[in-house]
Amino acid sequence: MLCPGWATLRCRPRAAESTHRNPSLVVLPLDAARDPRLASAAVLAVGLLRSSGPHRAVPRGRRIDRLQARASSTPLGCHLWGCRCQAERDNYPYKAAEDFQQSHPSVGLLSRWRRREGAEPVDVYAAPSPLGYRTRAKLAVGPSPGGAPVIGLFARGTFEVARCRGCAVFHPAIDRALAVLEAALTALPGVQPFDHAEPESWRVTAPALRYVELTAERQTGLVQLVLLWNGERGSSAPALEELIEKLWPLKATESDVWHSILVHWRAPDPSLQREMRSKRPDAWQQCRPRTRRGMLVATVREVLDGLPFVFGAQSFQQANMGVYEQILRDMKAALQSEISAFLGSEGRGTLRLLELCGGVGAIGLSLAHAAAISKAFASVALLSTDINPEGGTLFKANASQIFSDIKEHSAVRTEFAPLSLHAALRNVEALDGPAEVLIVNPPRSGLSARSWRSGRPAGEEEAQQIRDSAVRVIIYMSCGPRSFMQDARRLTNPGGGTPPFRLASLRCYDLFPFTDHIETLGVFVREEAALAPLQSQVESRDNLKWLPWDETSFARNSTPARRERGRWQCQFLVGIEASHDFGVVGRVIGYRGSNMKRIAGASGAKMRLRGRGSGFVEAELGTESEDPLMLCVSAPDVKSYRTAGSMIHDLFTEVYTAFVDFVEFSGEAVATPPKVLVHEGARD
Ligand SMILES: C[S@@+](CC[C@H](N)C(=O)[O-])C[C@H]1O[C@@H](n2cnc3c(N)ncnc32)[C@H](O)[C@@H]1O
Repeated sequence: MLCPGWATLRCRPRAAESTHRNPSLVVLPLDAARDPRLASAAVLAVGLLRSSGPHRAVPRGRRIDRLQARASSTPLGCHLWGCRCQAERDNYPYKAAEDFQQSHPSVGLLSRWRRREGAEPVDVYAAPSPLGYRTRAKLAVGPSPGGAPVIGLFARGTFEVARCRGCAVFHPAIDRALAVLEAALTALPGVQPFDHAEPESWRVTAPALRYVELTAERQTGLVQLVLLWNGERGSSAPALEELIEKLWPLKATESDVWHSILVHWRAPDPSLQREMRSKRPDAWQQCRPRTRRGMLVATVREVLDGLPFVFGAQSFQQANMGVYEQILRDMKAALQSEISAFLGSEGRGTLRLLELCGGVGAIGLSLAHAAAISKAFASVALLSTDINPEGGTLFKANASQIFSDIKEHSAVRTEFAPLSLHAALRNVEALDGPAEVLIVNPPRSGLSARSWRSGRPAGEEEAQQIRDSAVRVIIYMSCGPRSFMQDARRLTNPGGGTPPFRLASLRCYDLFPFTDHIETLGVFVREEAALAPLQSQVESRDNLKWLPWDETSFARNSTPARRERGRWQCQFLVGIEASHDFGVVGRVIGYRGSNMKRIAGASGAKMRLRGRGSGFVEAELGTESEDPLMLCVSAPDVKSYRTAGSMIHDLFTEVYTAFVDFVEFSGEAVATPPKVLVHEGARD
């Protein structure tokens, strides 16, 4: 460690083929190191002294002032990456929503945009504590001036690794694990750190530790460690084996620090220097605890807003679980309120959700679960997609855990498809039909994520595909405020040729405290005007136009209610799914058909329940109809028709009162009680 006020410059011969592997060190007063001319002169002098030709400081283009990290007496260098934890840890400036609105740069950007649109200031969720939140950290490994490995973050704009153990945002388990890892690396000089400043020929061939990823499991305090090794799987790596044995001795079956240790074999590829993930299917190997052929079974368990999830090293996991849980809660509340607003209380057959960029499905499954336990729908279908196919196995495990535990809920179907955002938007379908709710949680680039098409601004086509679809609600979680604003403008633009969306709510979350980042949750709903045609599409599925019951116009309207064979016909929409616990079929029919017998006896009309859940098999279909549940009436004359209609109206009013009591008794609220809806005339 150098004294404060001094800096170290590393330099090596310019020729790439030089055999000098270890850089020369030049120690300069900090002021001199900051002056480019003095620094270059010192580097040149070293070359002359070592008689090995002209030298250059490494890596090229590095800004001299970044050397502060090396000169500083503190081992903590996360500020060089852009973290403000050292300055703000005891005086976090954002304690309330107003603090964010006044001085957070990203919230300011969004607020100015909303103000220009004449909207309310942006709402911000202020987390109780920003310290110790980070449960997953991907850290680079690089050489220190003395050559020993340093684990940390790249100083901004460079490939120089700034050590960051002790950073206030790390979960204590991560910090403890980092200390153990650093001590092991110091004790094992054979483990070479990856050096971006080395010539390319070295970078491609050297067996070296390149990155580490640490994931803390909150419940146990254990850490899953991934060692990203610069080498082909199967190649000899004695230093790596030694490191794993040191961290987790062979005989031990359990560790008090490590949850598991995996190696991510990163086959060297000069064109993919910065890409951390290998595309090779066998790139991941579980080393501890040992499994057959290094199969991956170690999953990190997290409970998110009461639901159990598993995450794996190969797929995405949010770093701030506490704030993520709050976002999930807000998403569930938004789904509940938006769905009930546009569906009314009649309920619908199936609610279809499509999730884009779903990872292991934490958001999609949470929302499907919320919809299922609300019982507003007979069934809920979720198709979750992500470009990374490795989320699929964990998605299935999560779905079976979550839905096996609850006994009373709507029927649920869930599936995962490894699709890019662009591919999933080609036909915005969920399972067996068009999606009504779209969940999007893209990378920073928003809807234009990895868009490869030319000729159209990135993301424009994706926004148009969503507008052209049957989607009514979009739940959009974004980590890129600029791309979010662009996507929102496209989705809400009234001139887009198709019904626009309205940004119904917008909330920000400090998911990465001590940085300028902000996470945004936007809930978009179709404009009211656009809902009408969509609503009528839904109603026209059974070709019937349902009207509210009106005693004075019943049997008098211009619709020809009489059919050729001289019978008066109408249908009453039941409006509550047969599958609901309320048991609407039994309540309409009455004990042993008593209600039907009573009405038939008084009016002379015939009645029959038809549609979903009625149990009535349609002759032409050979099965129950997919139409909504309805009570069909056929009367010999207008008097019988009127009497039956009026009695059914009274019966349905009683049933609906009982339904509201039933739901409220179970602790829920019925926002809009069902109304008696009728269609006069023959049913097609
Ligand atoms: C911010 S993460 C969200 C993951 C998940 N929603 C969650 O909350 O855990 C973004 C996800 O998008 C995926 N992704 C990146 N580019 C994509 C693309 N072009 N198409 C689809 N998914 C993509 C990544 O694999 C990653 O899982």
